[in-house]
Order: sequence, then structure tokens, then C-alpha cells
Amino acid sequence: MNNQAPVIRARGLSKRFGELTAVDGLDLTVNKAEVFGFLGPNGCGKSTTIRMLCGLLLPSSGEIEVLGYQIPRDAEELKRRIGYMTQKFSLYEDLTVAENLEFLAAIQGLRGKPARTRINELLERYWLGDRRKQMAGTLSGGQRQRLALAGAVLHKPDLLLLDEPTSAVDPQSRREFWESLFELADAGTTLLVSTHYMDEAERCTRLGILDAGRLVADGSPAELMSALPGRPLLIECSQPRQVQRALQNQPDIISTAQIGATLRVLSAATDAANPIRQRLSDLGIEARVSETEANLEDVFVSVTHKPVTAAQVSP
Ligand SMILES: Nc1ncnc2c1ncn2[C@@H]1O[C@H](COP(=O)(O)OP(=O)(O)OP(=O)(O)O)[C@@H](O)[C@H]1O
Repeated sequence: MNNQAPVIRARGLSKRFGELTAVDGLDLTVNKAEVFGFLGPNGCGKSTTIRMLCGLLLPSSGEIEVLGYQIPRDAEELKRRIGYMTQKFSLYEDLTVAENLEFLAAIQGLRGKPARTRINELLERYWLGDRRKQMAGTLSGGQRQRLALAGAVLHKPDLLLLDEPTSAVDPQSRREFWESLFELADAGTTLLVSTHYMDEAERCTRLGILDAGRLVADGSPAELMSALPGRPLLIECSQPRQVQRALQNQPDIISTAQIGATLRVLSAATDAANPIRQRLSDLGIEARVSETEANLEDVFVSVTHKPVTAAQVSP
């Protein structure tokens, strides 16, 4: 494979389940050593896309090339070169930490000293050295995901596909997990990670936002934020709900979200502050309106027209 060739290249990728189009004409390119984030509302087609890219699910139409392999035709060869991990713990709960990795190594034909060396290295790297004899079923959420990651990279894959790997873990474990992902990317592994969390999305080198099976934004977090149409504004007031009602259904207002006593408003107009000040003053509402820096939540709301839920915002 030529070094310049993308690691993942999908064109016109679609998946239909009966009447439902889960993935709709997706064009996607992921380059070597990128940490490509897949962000999108529930049910927008992230898992379905990842499963097609791994060769686990047949597309209804479209072309996929991963690491130079045509998928689904070369899916068996591809499996040896990729790691795949989901939020659901897929290892054996009644085997110990070390036994799980030994089992995976044996399946991949890695035995004896090379297997022991690699397993010890992974147990150290993923802070599981003192847990090697513990049953996997008794590990904490964060430890389970670190074990699953160790299992997914045991055979040193060139590409790692992770489907919401941190959904079931606490914020501290999520940060540690992401440090491990960056170590892998630094060593040349390409990563595609789906997530619900904005703080994780912000850390990706490039992001694709999916909505109803379509790619509605693609770029680095900084590029997406600078391309945001219109302006985010902060409105400080004593009655944010009253202000929210006053601005709802106004032309140019894309979204309003209450954060404590402040209202965050996204407006499609470039000079939105003055008309808003005027409208609130006409209604006799006292408020301080100021422009603010765009963040990824603004991008998400503007391209999907869906609110960001509390669970998606960094704790
Ligand atoms: N095997 C299946 N049969 C029928 N419908 C399916 C199947 N798999 C997925 N879907 C539907 O396809 C759509 C996309 O699902 P998918 O799991 O890819 O979304 P997602 O973006 O990963 O969602 P979430 O963030 O909630 O995990 C959903 O409406 C889902 O119900």
C-alpha cells in the first residue's frame, strides 16, 4: 500500500434495513495515524458504518477500501490487520485478565515466549499488571475497557475501530483511555472512534458528524468551529426561560440552551447581538448579551439541528 493512500476510503456507502436507511450515501476518507472521531445523535448510523468498514456487515451499496483491501470481498484478510472494540464488554468474564489475553493470543497463533512477552507488555501499558489473576467479570468499567483495548491491539493492528468505547466508564478513566489512544496514534496506528461526548470529539484530529445516516460535517475541530455559520451568544439575565421563550421561533435563531442563569444562543445572523438586545428591551426584559467563542456543541447543534444532551457535555 502506498503511504499516501488513505487507510479508509468509502464512497456512496449505504445500508438499508427494510424501509429504514441507516447509512445514506456516505463518502469517508481517513488517513494514516489520524484519530478520526465519529460524532452524531443516537441512531444516526455510527455503529452500522463501523461494522461495514470492518467487514462485519454487508453494505446495501457503495464501495469500501480499508488498508488497501476491498471490503467485503477481502474481509478475512482485513481482520488480521485491524482491531475492533465496542462499548459492550466482549471478553470472558469467568476467565482472569491474563487468561483472556492468552486465549486471544492463541486464537491469533501467538504462543510461547512471544505471547508471554506481548501480554506482559500490554498488562503493564494498560495498568493491569496487578490485576492479572483477577476474574475479568469483577473488574471496574474502566479496567474492563483497558483490558478490551489490550485485547484489540494484541496483534499490533494498523487500524483500530472503536465504537463508543468509553460509554460505560467514569470521567477519569475516560481521560486515561484517551491517553492510551493517543499513544497508539503516535506509534502510527490509525484510529476511528465513535463517541457521544463533546470533550472526546474535541480531542480528535478530524471529526465526521453524522446525522440520519449522512455525513453533515467533516474537518478538524478547529476547522468546523471556524466554519460555523453565524455566532454563538451568551445572554445573562434573571429569567432565562422568559428570554428563551422570547427568542424561540425568531428568524435566524438556530438554538437556545440554558446553562444555569445564562442562555447560550446560536444565531445564523452575523450581527445577532444588537437585534436580540432590541427585542429583549422592547419586551421589557433586562439582559446582558455578549458574543462568545464557538465550541463543538455549537457546531453539533447547527449541523444536526438537535440539542446536545447533558450527558454529551463534558462532566
Ligand atoms: N440489524 C438491524 N436491523 C434493523 N435496524 C437496525 C439494525 N441495526 C441498526 N438498525 C437501525 O439503524 C439505525 C442506525 O443504528 P446505529 O446503531 O448504526 O446508530 P448509532 O449512531 O450507532 O446509534 P447510537 O449512538 O445510539 O449507538 C437505527 O435506527 C437502528 O435502529
